[in-house]
Amino acid sequence: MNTPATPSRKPLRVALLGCGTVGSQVARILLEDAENLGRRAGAPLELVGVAVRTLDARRDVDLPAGLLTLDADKLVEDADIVIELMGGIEPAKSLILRAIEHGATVVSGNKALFAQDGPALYEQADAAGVQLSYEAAVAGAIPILRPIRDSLSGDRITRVLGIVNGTTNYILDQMDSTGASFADAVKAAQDLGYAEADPTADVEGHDAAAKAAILASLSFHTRFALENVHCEGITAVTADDIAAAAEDGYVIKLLAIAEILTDDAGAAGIGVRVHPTLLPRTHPLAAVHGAFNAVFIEAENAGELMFYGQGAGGTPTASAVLGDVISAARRMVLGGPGRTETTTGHVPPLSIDTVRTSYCIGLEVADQPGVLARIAQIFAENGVSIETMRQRIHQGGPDGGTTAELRIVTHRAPEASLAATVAQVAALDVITAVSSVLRVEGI
Ligand SMILES: NC(=O)C1=CN([C@@H]2O[C@H](COP(=O)(O)OP(=O)(O)OC[C@H]3O[C@@H](n4cnc5c(N)ncnc54)[C@H](O)[C@@H]3O)[C@@H](O)[C@H]2O)C=CC1
Ligand SMILES: N[C@@H](CC=O)C(=O)O
Ligand code: NA
Repeated sequence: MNTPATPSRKPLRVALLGCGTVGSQVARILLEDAENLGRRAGAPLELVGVAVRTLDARRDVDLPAGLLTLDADKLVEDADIVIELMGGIEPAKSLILRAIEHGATVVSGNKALFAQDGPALYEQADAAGVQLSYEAAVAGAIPILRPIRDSLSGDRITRVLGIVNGTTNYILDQMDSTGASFADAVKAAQDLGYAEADPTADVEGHDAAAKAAILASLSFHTRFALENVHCEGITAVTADDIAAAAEDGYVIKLLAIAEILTDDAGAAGIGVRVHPTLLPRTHPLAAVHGAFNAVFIEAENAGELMFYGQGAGGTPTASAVLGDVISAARRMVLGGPGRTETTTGHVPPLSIDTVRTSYCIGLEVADQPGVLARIAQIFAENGVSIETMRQRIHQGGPDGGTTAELRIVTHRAPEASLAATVAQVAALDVITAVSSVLRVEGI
């Protein structure tokens, strides 16, 4: 028997806030694919208005003029489902709160807002008995928040590793695959439309840090905000770092990492960090090229899981938004939203010093007897064990003699011990330069 083409239930009124890259694609799909979407939702989805800043602006998609409005406040008061795709904190936050007050379910892609206020907004929505979802906010099209919230809610996530910023992955991948400099790779990312004219939020790691805060909050059922995320961007990564990593069988990726750690007193907490990281080329995340995103999850019972796909772009991101809309509509049709998020974990955020990681340290040293012994002694005094050490001799040192380049990869050790080791080694008179210090995962 065929499913009826148009569900007989009263239409759900959908309001869209913002009609930019993502919003215009959401509007297009809602209009073009209305029949299928309505059938899947169990009720027709009627786009009743699109709030814009300027009525006659040029848009990616032609929309019926009657749908456009400058009055976002009024639009949200009269909708069953509000889709926020304006971005930024205000007026997006006030409009979402207003929608919740008026009993509307809310879908958003706003990573900046949800990194800052996600759990508080969720509590407001829950108290009002409406749904709030924001799958598009992390890793664009990739279904990752719903799997964490729903599919893995019966498991215990121990670690999340994500490539969650397409621009920086593209830049690092270009440097790795073509030998391009950082500046040339940024320019290529801009030419292809991945990086903004001002790519600061991407290359400084801020965009990934917002996504890391959201991933940590949902994975560990505790509120983590942007200030809980240790953040380092990729601006200091050089072509030499990439080439040296490649020689040793590694690739450099900007990773967002959230994991269960234990502090000095043995109490559990969560470390959340974003920084350039060396990964063995055999690690699944090393195979994520170009502007693609991927999230690798380790859970106690499920084991290792990997989610891969397009982390940005109007149409891919619209797919995630519409998935949230249909899922919310289904629950509305069935009656009652159900609770999808909890913040009852109460595990505290721990500082970067508590993290146990490995370092890859590049040193330029005088080529003299006893140098390696002095360096090794500092490592030993700090309790840092060396996994591998590679030495290369160069002719033509400052006095016409030879210099040596050392690359040392350590075993996992507390971040504070590693940092102290590097500082003490750097102070040795035989060290000409500390050429790079990068953390290593996946070994
Ligand atoms: N573009 C992408 O690939 C992705 C975007 N997102 C998120 O989706 C949201 C939307 O992103 P984009 O579409 O790329 O941004 P965009 O800048 O292309 O579009 C935002 C639109 O909202 C409009 N707007 C802003 N304030 C408004 C107001 N007060 N009233 C009416 N309209 C207003 C702007 O005029 C613009 O047309 C953001 O939160 C972004 O972080 C998430 C994942 C990927
Ligand atoms: N600037 C972001 C866009 C999506 O969130 C990225 O490069 O991934
Ligand atoms: Na997503």
